[in-house]
Amino acid sequence: MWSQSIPVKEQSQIIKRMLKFSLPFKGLFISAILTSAALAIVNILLPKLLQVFMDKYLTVRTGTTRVILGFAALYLMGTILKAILQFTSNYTYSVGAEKSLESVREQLFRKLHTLGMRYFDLTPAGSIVSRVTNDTMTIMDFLQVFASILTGTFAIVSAFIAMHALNARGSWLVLAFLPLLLLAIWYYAKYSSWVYRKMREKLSELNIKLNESIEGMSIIRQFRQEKRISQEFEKTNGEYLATRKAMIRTNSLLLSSLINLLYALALTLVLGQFGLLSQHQFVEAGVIYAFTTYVANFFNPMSDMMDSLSALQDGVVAGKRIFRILDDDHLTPQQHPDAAGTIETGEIEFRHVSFSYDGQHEILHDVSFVAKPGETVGIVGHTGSGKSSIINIMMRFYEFYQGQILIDGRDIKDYPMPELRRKMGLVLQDSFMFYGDVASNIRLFNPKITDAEIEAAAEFVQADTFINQLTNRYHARVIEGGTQFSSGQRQLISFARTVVTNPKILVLDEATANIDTETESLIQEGLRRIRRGRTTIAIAHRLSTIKDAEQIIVLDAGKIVEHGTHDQLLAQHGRYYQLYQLQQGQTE
Ligand SMILES: Nc1ncnc2c1ncn2[C@@H]1O[C@H](COP(=O)(O)OP(=O)(O)OP(=O)(O)O)[C@@H](O)[C@H]1O
Repeated sequence: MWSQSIPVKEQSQIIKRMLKFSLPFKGLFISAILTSAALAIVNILLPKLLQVFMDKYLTVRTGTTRVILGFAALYLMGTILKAILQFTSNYTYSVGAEKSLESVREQLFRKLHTLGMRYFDLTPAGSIVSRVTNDTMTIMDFLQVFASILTGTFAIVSAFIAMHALNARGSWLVLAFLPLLLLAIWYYAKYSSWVYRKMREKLSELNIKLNESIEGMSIIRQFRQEKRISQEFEKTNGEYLATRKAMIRTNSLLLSSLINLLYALALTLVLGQFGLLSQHQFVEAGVIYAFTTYVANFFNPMSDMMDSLSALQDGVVAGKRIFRILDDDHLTPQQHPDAAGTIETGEIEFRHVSFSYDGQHEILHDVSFVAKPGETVGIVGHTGSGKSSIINIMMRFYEFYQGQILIDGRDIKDYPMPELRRKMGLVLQDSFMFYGDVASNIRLFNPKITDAEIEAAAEFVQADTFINQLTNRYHARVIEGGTQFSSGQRQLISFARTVVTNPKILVLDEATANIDTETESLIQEGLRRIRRGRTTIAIAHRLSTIKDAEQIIVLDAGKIVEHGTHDQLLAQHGRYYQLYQLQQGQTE
């Protein structure tokens, strides 16, 4: 039953850790266990009651109306009690399992938000979705294993004791089936866990493919990739179907059919045994009734146990994947524990900063520069020269280990993260919009920002012109991603989003998207306005936009190769001059 790939010791550690998820809800599980034990006892007592009625009153015709009504009332009460116990046991166990599941999902989601960007560079989004949805569902099935083993064991043991008390030889006959049943369970669990695992792998692949095709929809259309993507999806979908079919086959063959067959065999043997016994002694009908009911009680939990045991292995595999996320140490950069600084002037200094994403390939080499409060520093360079990487480490999206970044002369790691996030406004090329409305996308769900402030910010960056034309203006619906707006409009909203927080430092990744000249001039004017009075680090793709910057840094392969004002750099006739000439040529 155990997978070859995960050593037994590790599996038991995983199981122990998974059970810890349920610890806060142990009250529910304990009451489920107690009620299922009580249920096993009621399941023994009800046939016993009928047996007494049949043998003492029914077959010998001594039952008065009072007795008959008495038995009927007792049986009815027993049956009601049985239903209540069944409900309580199922309900408390399932609620316990669901609550454990909710807590795992929450822990996973919280952990995802502590992981650094590196984790997301290395993990496809679809597989993360699979971890948080499918794998956590598997944990639910996994917890069900314990429920079915417990209730099954109670039922089997109590049925055996009851059979033994009625007819010892018959009970041994039934018990002789146990090794066969255990073998069937073992085989089923081993085979089906393999099938289940394959099934989940295929489902995860489906998720990845679906996610990829939604994210890349425009590229897929543009490069006419629909056919390839559909074929790939169909292939994975077909493989998924094959695993589902294998599962249905195994379930149909083993789950009820085999157990029913063994049950019928046991019943035949037991009845045969009673038949033989009746040749020598009187066998009471009630005894036969009770005994055969106990045989059914003995076999009934088997298919349940079989079915859920297959989830055990699968649960361990899912648990391992979940713990891999929970234990992942690609954490988001951490600030110094006693960080308490506040940013006052917004001076920025890079001091001999070097950086690598993977710890092997150095992307930035010994970068140093100072941006005085209120100054604009433009960063230019060819694609891949490291411009965004400067922003990535300055925003503390990625950790750097060599050199220092100072803000107001203090190490950036000495500021609490909320202070950095508050005082540093980031405007990216393409701004993500959240589901909600225009106003909520500007205030970004910060209730302290008033409607008046939102409108003032929008007016300041001149986003108000287009917002006022929308139906419902600031309450116009925004869908996830904000794709109903043009990229220029999204830029303007993101400017307003930044302005409303009034940051000391601005970090800009200038849009390269082709926008109409009117929006373009709105954007340029918006940028000029938000830069005023703020230290700005701006990646510029069009050099014309940073002509007036106090400093321009030219990057090449992660190194600063030139540094100065627009005029100084042009006079040098170096890399900047070449870039400028190139762009002048393009625009002419
Ligand atoms: N998340 C990442 N993981 C690993 N390597 C990365 C990552 N992001 C960028 N790189 C690498 O770092 C180098 C610099 O990339 P960066 O994005 O900083 O360049 P850039 O100058 O901003 O380019 P562009 O103008 O095209 O945006 C490139 O070689 C790139 O392959």
